[in-house]
Amino acid sequence: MALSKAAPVTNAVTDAPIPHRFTAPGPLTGRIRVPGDKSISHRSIMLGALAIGETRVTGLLEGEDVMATAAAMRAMGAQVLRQAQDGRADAEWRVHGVGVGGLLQPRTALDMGNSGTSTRLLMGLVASHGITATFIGDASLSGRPMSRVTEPLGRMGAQFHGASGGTLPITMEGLCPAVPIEYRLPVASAQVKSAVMLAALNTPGITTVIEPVPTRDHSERMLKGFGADVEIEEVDGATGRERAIRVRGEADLQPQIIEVPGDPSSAAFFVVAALLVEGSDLVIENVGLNPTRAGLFEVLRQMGGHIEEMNTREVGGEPVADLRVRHSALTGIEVDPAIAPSMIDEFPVLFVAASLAEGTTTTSGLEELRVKESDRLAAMAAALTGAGATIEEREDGLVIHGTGGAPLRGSANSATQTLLDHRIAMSMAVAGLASRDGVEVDDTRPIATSFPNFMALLGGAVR
Ligand SMILES: O=C(O)C1=C[C@@H](OP(=O)(O)O)[C@@H](O)[C@H](O)C1
Ligand SMILES: C=C(OP(=O)(O)O)C(=O)O
Repeated sequence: MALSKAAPVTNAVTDAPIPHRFTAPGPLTGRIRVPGDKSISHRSIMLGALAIGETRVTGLLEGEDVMATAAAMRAMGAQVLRQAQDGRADAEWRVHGVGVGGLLQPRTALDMGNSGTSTRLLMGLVASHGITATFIGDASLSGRPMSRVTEPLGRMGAQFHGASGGTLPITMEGLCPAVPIEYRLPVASAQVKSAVMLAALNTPGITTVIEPVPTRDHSERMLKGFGADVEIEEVDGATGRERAIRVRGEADLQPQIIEVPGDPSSAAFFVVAALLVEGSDLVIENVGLNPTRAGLFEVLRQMGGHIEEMNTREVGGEPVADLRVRHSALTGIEVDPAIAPSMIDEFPVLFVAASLAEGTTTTSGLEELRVKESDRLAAMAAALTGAGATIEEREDGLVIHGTGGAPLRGSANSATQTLLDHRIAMSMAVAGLASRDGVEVDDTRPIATSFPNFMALLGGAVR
C-alpha cells in the first residue's frame, strides 16, 4: 500500500477553460454515492492536525478546497497522508498532529485557492499561535470579505497587515497567549463561528460565541468528539432564543477515527436533476442530513418533490440516510428566510428547480449569497434568464416565475458565466438537463473544488 502526500486532483484551475454543453438526458436511475462532506472534511484534517497521535479519516472529500486545507496543515507541521486501500476506490487519510499550541511557522504563503472555509477557519487557528502566516487565494477568494473574521480575531490579539479593504492577501501575526472573548455573531456564518472556536482552543480561559441564528454545527460536534470542553446553552437574546457556545481553551485533543458522510450540498444537484427529468427514480446513498444542513430537501418537499429517506442511521456522529428521489411536478412557494442558513449553498440549484415549477417562488433574506465564490443572486439571475427563465432580482433574493414543468429554452448562443463558482457551474448543468436546446457552461474546471467526479457520476446516472 502506497502512502502519498496528495490526492490526484483533476482539472486544477490553471489552464484554459473547459466548456461543456449539458443537454436533456434520459431519466436518472439506479444508485449513486456523492463524495464526502466538504465542511466535515476540512474540520477532520484541521482537528486531526491539532491532536497528538494518528487520526484516520475515510470518505474524505478529495476536492481542491480540502486539499488546500491539507497543504496548509502540512506547511504548519502536521503530517497529512493519503493511503490507498486494497481493493477499494476510496482512500484512508492519516493525520499526525502537532498538538494544540504546536503549529509551526509556515515558510511560504498559504495558498487557499478558491476556499473561503479554509481561509477563515485557518485564520482562527493561526490567531492564537505565536506564528505569522500570509494567506493568498484565487481571483474569486481575493474579492471575498475577511473582516468578518479579522475583527473578532483582532480582539483576541491577532494582528493583520496588508488587509486592504479586508480582502486577501492578508498577513496575520498570531498572539500566544491570546485573549478570550465573548463574541456575538453579527452575520449568520458557521465560518466566523468556527474561526473564533478554533482560536479558542489555544487561548487560556473560556471563549464564548453567541449565535442568534443557528448555522451548521459540525465544529461543535467534532470538537466534542476530539475531547474538547464545549458547552452549548440556549439563552434569551435580543432577537429570541440564541445559542451560547463556550469553548475552554488550552485543550488537549485526542486523535479520532472519522467516517465522513456524503455531502448534502453535492447530493442537491442530483436531487433536483431527478425531480426535473421525466421518468427519473434515483437513489443517492449515504447523504448527511444534519438538521443545520438539510433545508433544501424540506423546501423541495413543500414544493411537491418526492424525496424519501431510507435506511436512516448515524455516520461519524451525523444523521445520514439514502434518498430516493422521483420525478415530480413542483409548485412555487414563498421560501421562509429562517430556513436560509440550513441551505445556504443550495439556493443556486433551488432557483433552477423553481424555474420549472408551476407558479411563483419567492426567496428573501439572502444577502449572504452576494459574497460567496461569486455574487450568486446576480450570477444565477443572469444565467437562468439567459436560458429562458423568468426572474426578478431583488437586493436580498430572487423571485422566479416557473414554466409549470415545460423545459427551459436553453442557451444555444451564449455560454453561462461560471465566474470561478463551482455551484453556478453545477446548477446550470442541471438547468441544461431540463432544457430544450441545452445549456453551455463556459468553464467546468471550478467543479473540482467540491465535486471532482460530478461529470462522471452524471454520465453514470443517466440512462
Ligand atoms: O463552515 C463551513 O464549512 C461553511 C459555511 C458556509 O459559509 P458561511 O459561514 O460564510 O455562511 C458555507 O457557505 C460554506 O460552503 C461552508
Ligand atoms: C461558499 C462555499 O464555500 P467556501 O465559502 O468554503 O468557499 C461553497 O462551497 O458553496
